[in-house]
Amino acid sequence: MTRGLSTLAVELFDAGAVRLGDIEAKLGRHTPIYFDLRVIVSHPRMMNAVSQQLLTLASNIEHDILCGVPYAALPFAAVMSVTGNTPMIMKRKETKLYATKKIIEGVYNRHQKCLVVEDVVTSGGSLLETVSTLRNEGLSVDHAVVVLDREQGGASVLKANGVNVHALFTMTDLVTILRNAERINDETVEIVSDHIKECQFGLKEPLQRITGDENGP
Ligand SMILES: O=c1ccn([C@@H]2O[C@H](COP(=O)(O)O)[C@@H](O)[C@H]2O)c(=O)[nH]1
Repeated sequence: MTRGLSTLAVELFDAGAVRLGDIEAKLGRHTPIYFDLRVIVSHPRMMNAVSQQLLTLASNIEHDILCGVPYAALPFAAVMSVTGNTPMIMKRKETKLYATKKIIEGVYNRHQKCLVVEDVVTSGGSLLETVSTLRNEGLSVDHAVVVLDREQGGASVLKANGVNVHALFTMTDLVTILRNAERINDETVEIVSDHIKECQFGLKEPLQRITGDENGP
């Protein structure tokens, strides 16, 4: 972990990107920690810093085109595209119902190597949905760069589906940095680490929880 990444994690916390408590997340699941990168659109310097770090990860991965998972990762993909002069496409959440009737916006060719950009991986479901759409369009997708891997099984699910996840932070990295910077206490570290152990997602189709109760993130 570089000093730049640790500083960035603390800055993100100070900007309100880390929510603590009993938080309702995707599909009504509950989590004691929620990483909310959507706040970053109000902090252009941090938006640029996160995008630069993702670009560093991307520099070791062969790709022709970028695609952000809607919606939270779209700003990062856009900054990476402009800074790195790499074309970008956008996957819509739903197919447009009129005019072009497209699911993907932008210009691409079949067989191009597409690097997917995502904010957070929990079960891997959102990322996998985007990968599946891109592959249906003939694009080749083998890698994704993400800001946070919550270490709840999503990266393994993606690996089993042919997608290598490259993350700036794991949840363990994040809580360790925030503890060292005295932003959270030992009790919070323990609550988060217990939750991550208890709420794991597995490889069965459709994506399923393999441990813990019904309320994992
Ligand atoms: O701390 C979190 C956890 C999740 N998200 C959002 O959910 C999806 C990732 O969840 P999957 O189960 O892997 O689909 C991701 O797109 C995030 O936007 C979050 O923001 N913060």
